[in-house]
This record gives sequence, C-alpha cells and structure tokens, in this order.
Amino acid sequence: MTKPKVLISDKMDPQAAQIFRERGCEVDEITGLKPEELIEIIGKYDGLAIRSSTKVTKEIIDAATNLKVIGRAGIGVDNVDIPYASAKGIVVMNTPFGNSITTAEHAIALMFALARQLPEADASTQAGKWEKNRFMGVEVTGKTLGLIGAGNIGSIVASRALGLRMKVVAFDPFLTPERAIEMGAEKVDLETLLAKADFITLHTPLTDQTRNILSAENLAKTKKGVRIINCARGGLIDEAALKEGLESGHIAGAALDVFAVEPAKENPLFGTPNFISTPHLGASTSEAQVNVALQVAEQLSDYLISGGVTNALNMPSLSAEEAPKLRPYMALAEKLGSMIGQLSHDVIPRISIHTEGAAAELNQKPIVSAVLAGFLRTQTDTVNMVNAPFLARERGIEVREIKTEREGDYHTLVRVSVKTSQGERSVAGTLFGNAAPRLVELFGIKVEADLDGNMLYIANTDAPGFIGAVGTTLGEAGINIGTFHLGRREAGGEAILLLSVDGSVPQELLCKIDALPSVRRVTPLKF
Ligand SMILES: NC(=O)c1ccc[n+]([C@@H]2O[C@H](COP(=O)([O-])OP(=O)(O)OC[C@H]3O[C@@H](n4cnc5c(N)ncnc54)[C@H](O)[C@@H]3O)[C@@H](O)[C@H]2O)c1
Ligand SMILES: O=C(O)[C@H](O)COP(=O)(O)O
Repeated sequence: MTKPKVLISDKMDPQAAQIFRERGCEVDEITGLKPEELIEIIGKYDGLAIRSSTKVTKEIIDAATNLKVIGRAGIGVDNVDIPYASAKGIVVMNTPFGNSITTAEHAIALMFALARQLPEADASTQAGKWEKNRFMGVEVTGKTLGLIGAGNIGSIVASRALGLRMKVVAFDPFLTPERAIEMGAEKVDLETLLAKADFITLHTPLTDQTRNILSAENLAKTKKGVRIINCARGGLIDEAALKEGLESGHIAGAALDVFAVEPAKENPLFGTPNFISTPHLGASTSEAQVNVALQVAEQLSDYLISGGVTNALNMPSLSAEEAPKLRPYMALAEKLGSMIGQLSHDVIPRISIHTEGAAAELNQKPIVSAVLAGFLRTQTDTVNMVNAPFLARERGIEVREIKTEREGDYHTLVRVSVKTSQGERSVAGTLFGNAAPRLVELFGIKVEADLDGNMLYIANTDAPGFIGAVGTTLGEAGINIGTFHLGRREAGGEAILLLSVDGSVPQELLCKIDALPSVRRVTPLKF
C-alpha cells in the first residue's frame, strides 16, 4: 500500500510530523506558501494539516484532487470553506479542546493588562519616566464579567473569574439554565449583559448571528468605563465604533487578540488610548501547541490509515476501534444503495434504511452515509461518505432511519427501501461470517448473492427453458458466467435471476436477452 501523503502548511509543533511518520504517512512541512504556490502542489496530498494562516478556499480545494481530509490544529475553521470541502467529499476536522485553557488564560491576562494598564506602564517605565501617578488601575474583585459565548473557552474563563471573586453574567442563546448554574454564571440577555458588565469578553465563533455583535449600537448600551476583551474572532466587534468609544472615554479600555483583517499589520485602532493588542496569540503556549499538533496528527493519520473519524465538522464520528467493525457494514450498505440506485429509473423522493439485529446496535450514521453514497454514485461519481448526505438533501431526498434491535431471520440485516411511483421497493443484505456482504432479498424475493464486479439482473416469469436460453445467449457471445442466483415469488410466477459475468455485457446482447421469451426486464449492474 502506498503511504498517504500529508502537507503541514502552517507552523506546528514538530511532534505533529513525527506522529504522521510513526503512523505510516509521508509528510512535508512547507509553511508560508502563497495561495498560488499551494495550488501548485496541493494535488499530490491526501491530507492537509493547518492552523489559521492557510486559507483553504474553493480554488485550493479545486486543485486538491487527491485531498481526503483537512485537519485544523486548533478550534476556528473560518479559514476553511467547509460547504465546498463537503461538496467535494473532503472531511474537515478540528481539535476543539486542545487550546481552550490557554486561550481562556490569554483572555484573563488581557483583562488584567487592561485593569492595570500594564503595557503602557511597562513602556513608560522602560523609557525612564517613572510615572507612578499616571497609572491608576481598577480591581477586578467584585466586578461583573460579561461573557458573550459560554462554550468551552467561555466556561473556563468563567471558572477563572469566579476564582478571582468576580460575578459572571453570560449571554449565550444555547446555554441551558442548568449549565449556567453549574458554571456559576447568571444567564442573561444581551441587553442586560451590556448594561451590567464592567468587563466584557467574547467567546463565540464568527457567524451571521455574531458578526458585529458589539456594533456601534450595542457598544453605546454598555456601562460607562467598560473594558472589552476579544480573544475569539475579528469581526465580532465594530472596530471603528470601538475606536470612537475609546476616544470618547465611554470605553475605558479594549484588548484585542483578533482583528477583522489579519494579519493586522495596519489597523485604525493602533495608537488609540487604552487600546492593547496581541497578534492572535490566544492559542500560543507550548502546552496548547503540543496538544493541538498531537491531536491533529493522530486524527488525520487515523482517518487516512484506518478510516477512524474524530472531531469532523462535516461527517459523523467513527472511532478507530469502531472503524474495523463498521467497515463491512459500510461496504454492505454501499452495495445495497448502489443496487437499488442502479435498478431505480424513477425520481426517488425517499430512502429508508432499516437495520435489524447486530446492525442496529452500531453507529447508524456511517451506515446511512454509505447507503446514500452507493445510491448517489449511480447519478454522480463525485459522491462519497462525506458529501452523500449533503447531496441527498440538495436533491430533495428524504432519508429515514429505522432500527430493530431484535434479530429476524438473520443475525444482522440492512434493508434499503426507496419510494417509487410504483410503491416501496427494497433490497436487503447481511454479513456472511460477520465480514462478507451478501444480498439476501431483492424486491421481496429471497435470493442470495455476492454483489461484485459485473452482474446482470433479469426479471422474468418462472418458466422451463429460461435458464438454458440465457446461458446459451451469453455463451454464444463469449461471455462467461461466474455465479448464478435464482429466486421466485412462486412457481410459474415472478422470478429473478442474478448473474455475475466476466466482463461487461454489450448493449446488443442485452437487447437479445431482453427479447428472450419470459424475460420482463434486464439491467446490467456494476459493483
Ligand atoms: N484567539 C485565539 O487564538 C483563539 C484560540 C482558540 C479559539 N478561538 C476562538 O474562540 C471562539 C470560541 O471557542 P470555543 O472553543 O469556546 O467554542 P465553543 O463552540 O465551545 O463555544 C462557542 C459558544 O458560542 C455560543 N454562541 C453561538 N452563537 C452565539 C450567539 N449568537 N450569541 C452568543 N453566543 C453564541 C455557542 O452556543 C457556544 O456556547 C471560537 O471562535 C474560536 O475560533 C480563538
Ligand atoms: O481558533 C483557534 O484555534 C485559534 O484562533 C488559534 O489559531 P492559531 O492556531 O492560528 O494560533
């Protein structure tokens, strides 16, 4: 097996490269690439490991013809076009916890820097001024800290603030009252937070809802003398309005680690009184960088080597332990999806995936994605497990999942049904020896077959001489039959024949078979 190739395109702890190599990947570390340089080389890589500097745009993704996975050593993935990566079937992962403590500590550090004007005091003292009377600070004890966003980082900030004897109020529409109590924070609406907080710290992602959450209008609602910290994302604060607030003295201080445009080599806020900045250092401690580098390398190599999926933003998780157990089911699911796709000539508004027995005890998401991938591959060859649910949604296909834990006729069974204009049609399969996918039922007729290579599906009326006629027709055309599987609803009634053949069957021969007495329909299949 050729080794998967990974590119590390942002500065990362050297342990990342070491892990990739130990786990069986080839790795190149090339940082500081311009977009056109990345486009030039990305085509040869299976995996891409990044931080926030590499922007994974549509153009990069289009050039990444072999790319299977993008791993963000960190939290924010706003530098990756996830919808486009999903549409192209590329898994996007991040490391959601590795740098949270470090970033929370940076927010607390900036809060103290603001409270005691540390950067200005340092600059003045080192300039030999000894301005003891110029720098009058404020205590944080007893003050109210307003958290906008109370997820991983926000909740760690809350715990540190409580240790400093601050009161914490939190605005987060997704924060449950129970979780707020557990955090020791008071859940409030944004208006209340703006009115009450002495310090405001932001910890949300940048979304359509959070963009400019501290707009000019909202900044005007803050308490006079408020101090604002942003270690989350540029774009959450209206920078021009912040500058005005600082200049007017309504805002007593602001500390930004992140900016609307990065790298922020120029920014109107620079030089404003009581303004402190750091160059997106929230995650920059040796501890956090080791954490995220190890995690991203482990996650990417797991995916590339064994199919394990952890912390993916566009695909269900699948642990490296689960992957070997699920792999034969995914193969079965994909074959069943493909079979029903190849045999459906209608618009399909609904697909139902029913698992029974052992299959029902497994993680259903990968099985469902595999069915959809198999089904949609008959319509597009750019589909895979990542983009299949997305494409199905785009095509208006309703997807239903049904589980029956008790066993039926088989110890384990996956059934795929589609709604057609003629009603519900289904195929079902099991695993032989817990490993080999096998069809056991087709359109309500029991028939056992391995679904492999080139096959022919023939629907016929059960009649003597039919099998011989098919064999002779294929034989005369020099087509060898590999396997032969028969099923029928009742003697003399609806029947099916599934054949595996060595090589594809040309159209004229299909027409000849179609013209044989008692044949109702013939369809070539490919697995
Ligand atoms: N400066 C840095 O170097 C650095 C380092 C790590 C993370 N970050 C950034 O910090 C941010 C927070 O990270 P996290 O790990 O805590 O994320 P998280 O997903 O754990 O928490 C985000 C919280 O924001 C809340 N939220 C979402 N929409 C909201 C809205 N409209 N109003 C209020 N709250 C809303 C969510 O409910 C969630 O609780 C992310 O943007 C991340 O990229 C920055
Ligand atoms: O979202 C994150 O994890 C932070 O913004 C860290 O970014 P960085 O890896 O570029 O320091």
